Amino acid sequence: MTERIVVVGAAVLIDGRLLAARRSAPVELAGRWELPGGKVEPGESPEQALVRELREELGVEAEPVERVPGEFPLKAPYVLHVWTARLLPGSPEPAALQDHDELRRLSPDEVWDVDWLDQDVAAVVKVARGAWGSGTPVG
Ligand SMILES: Nc1nc2c([nH]c(=O)n2[C@H]2C[C@H](O)[C@@H](COP(=O)(O)OP(=O)(O)OP(=O)(O)O)O2)c(=O)[nH]1
Repeated sequence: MTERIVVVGAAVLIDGRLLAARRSAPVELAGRWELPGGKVEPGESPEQALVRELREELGVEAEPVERVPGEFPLKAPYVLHVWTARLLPGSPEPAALQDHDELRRLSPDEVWDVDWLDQDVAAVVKVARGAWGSGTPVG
């Protein structure tokens, strides 16, 4: 049986905008946009992984809000699970500390302005639908 490793992605909503992060590595993903997050480590819950990854990558203190239904296939053996998340009061502002070289806060009108990783598009559609009641990619 093939091992399956969960990658958690955070749909961090700040003032009604979705935080997107541009990957700086590896080369095949660099320049594409994703939901910040990473692999769940052994012994860790997905929620704990989310909090840890957001702290490491963005320097923020955040909490998961709810799981976005579904599982999004990535390059085997990885699958993406997505949570909405919010910054805790007093959290530092997000900064591209690790794995990313640019961050954007996307309004509903801007959500398809960035070049999301192909495998993230279905997840972002669901996030957009949940957050803003829309999510059909346009343009
Ligand atoms: N974080 C994140 N990773 C994604 C997304 N979409 C996608 O295909 N991936 C891929 C990229 C990587 O191959 C894998 C997650 O790896 P990562 O590099 O972010 O995880 P990590 O921080 O735990 O990495 P590391 O400790 O192994 O360096 O999932 C996404 O939206 N968010």
